Amino acid sequence: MRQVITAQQMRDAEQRVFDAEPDVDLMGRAARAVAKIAEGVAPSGPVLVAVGPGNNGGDGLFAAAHLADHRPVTVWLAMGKGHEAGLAAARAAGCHVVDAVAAAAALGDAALVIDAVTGLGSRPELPTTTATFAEACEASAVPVLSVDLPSGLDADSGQVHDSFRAQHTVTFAALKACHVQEPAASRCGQVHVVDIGVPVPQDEGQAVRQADEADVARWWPRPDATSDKYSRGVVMLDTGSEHYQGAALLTVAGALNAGAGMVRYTGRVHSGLVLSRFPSVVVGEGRAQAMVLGSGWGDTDGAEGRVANARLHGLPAVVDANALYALPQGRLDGWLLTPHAGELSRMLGCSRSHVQTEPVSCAREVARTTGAAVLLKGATQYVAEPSGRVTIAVPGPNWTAQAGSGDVLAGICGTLLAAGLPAWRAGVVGASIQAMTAARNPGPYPPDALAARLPEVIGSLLA
Ligand SMILES: NC(=O)C1=CN([C@@H]2O[C@H](COP(=O)(O)OP(=O)(O)OC[C@H]3O[C@@H](n4cnc5c(N)ncnc54)[C@H](O)[C@@H]3O)[C@@H](O)[C@H]2O)[C@@H](O)CC1
Ligand SMILES: Nc1ncnc2c1ncn2[C@@H]1O[C@H](COP(=O)(O)OP(=O)(O)O)[C@@H](O)[C@H]1O
Ligand SMILES: [K+]
Repeated sequence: MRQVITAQQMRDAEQRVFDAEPDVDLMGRAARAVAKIAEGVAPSGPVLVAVGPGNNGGDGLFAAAHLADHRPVTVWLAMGKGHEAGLAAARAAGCHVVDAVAAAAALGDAALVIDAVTGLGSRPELPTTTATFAEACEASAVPVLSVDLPSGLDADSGQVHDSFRAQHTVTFAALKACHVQEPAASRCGQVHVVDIGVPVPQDEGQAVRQADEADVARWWPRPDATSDKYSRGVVMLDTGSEHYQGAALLTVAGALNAGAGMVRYTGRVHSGLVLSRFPSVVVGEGRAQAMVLGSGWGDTDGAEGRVANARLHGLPAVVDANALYALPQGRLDGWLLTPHAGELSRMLGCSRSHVQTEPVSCAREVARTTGAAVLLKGATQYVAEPSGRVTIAVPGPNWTAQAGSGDVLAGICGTLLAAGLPAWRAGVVGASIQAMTAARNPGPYPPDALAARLPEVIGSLLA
């Protein structure tokens, strides 16, 4: 699990270090880390460093001074000035300081560009010369290493603005939102988090973290010698409709391939269809530990009654698609809601673009008001708990953006809920395993084919 912090939390943490130890050289540590990663990305050849007027530029200048020790380094002061001591060090080390025209020309020979224009202090709208240079870098084959974040992005959001596109980003102490929230995250390339001796405590209630594969492996429910089908978890699926029969099959595929002890099907799709594809499914209600509701219901009648049925059973439920608009009154402790941005916006009565701009606060709001965990699906998948804590799932390739992926995911989450995982964890683990399966099976595969590959990914994860 990796922490995600805000720019202000980073500045506050840095200030606490300076208060305790006024002479501490955090910039020196940051610059050494940048230089070391630069050597790994491009071990030889000329380096071109684009430098801004603040401390991000300072990191870049001191890194340039390290690199100039043994290779040619060109420095471009993108905004005409740079950190004074850093610039002196770069000049003393033999860096060649050039103007915009010479920087553009140097790009042709460069083995690496270091982007140290703006970092935590970055505001949207780069000056035209910098934006043009960033575009030229993107059009060239030269790798870009961004210091802290690709200049032009906003540290605290996933929104994109004119910015560099990095192959590698080196950031300090902890991840920031732009490194993990799409579409900005895709501009960061591989993100290296470096410890520079700045501890960053977080307010647990407002924490944002990103899960990794080790978390998924740790949390995945494993059967043991005492297990039977009931103790492993029975999941009851009320999914699909006359109009969306495939959704029933997809939720069953997700649930079975995630390792359910038993799948019961109670939806309105003809049982013969389900059994012809999945003979182990048991048709009709019975003993179960969790339910899945809503996938493929469309706007069929009786949604409220069907959701209320889950309450009568006293079971936690995965609530997907149209069932999200038929939530019962009262707290839904232990339930998992799985909206995409459009569904979440309808639940909140706001625009889809508002959810896309403020995904964390929107997911938190619904979790807080319902008492359920909320898995907001999309390119970045957020799981908000009623406490306000948010966990981002392991990301995957964008091939998964296809009709039916959400149905499979609901089935997976149902199995995990039935196995006893708390709702938030079922959401994180379910979304992560689907993304990991897509990543290990470069697509495009349809969602049912990917569901069929879940067992080998789960198997290798737990091996
Ligand atoms: N806060 C910390 O704990 C540490 C910070 N360090 C570095 O310091 C950086 C933050 O430094 P600063 O606060 O000086 O901020 P930045 O260096 O990120 O940027 C601020 C400067 O850039 C200008 N600027 C920002 N956006 C612009 C835009 N769109 N167009 C034109 N000019 C723009 C601002 O006017 C200001 O002069 C971090 O990103 C990191 O690289 C490191 O040295 C290590 C520790
Ligand atoms: N850009 C994307 N990149 C990766 N995965 C995505 C992206 N957009 C959506 N997804 C995934 O696709 C699924 C879409 O869910 P949903 O829209 O509910 O599909 P459906 O209702 O058709 O089954 C989600 O599981 C989400 O994880
Ligand atoms: K930068």
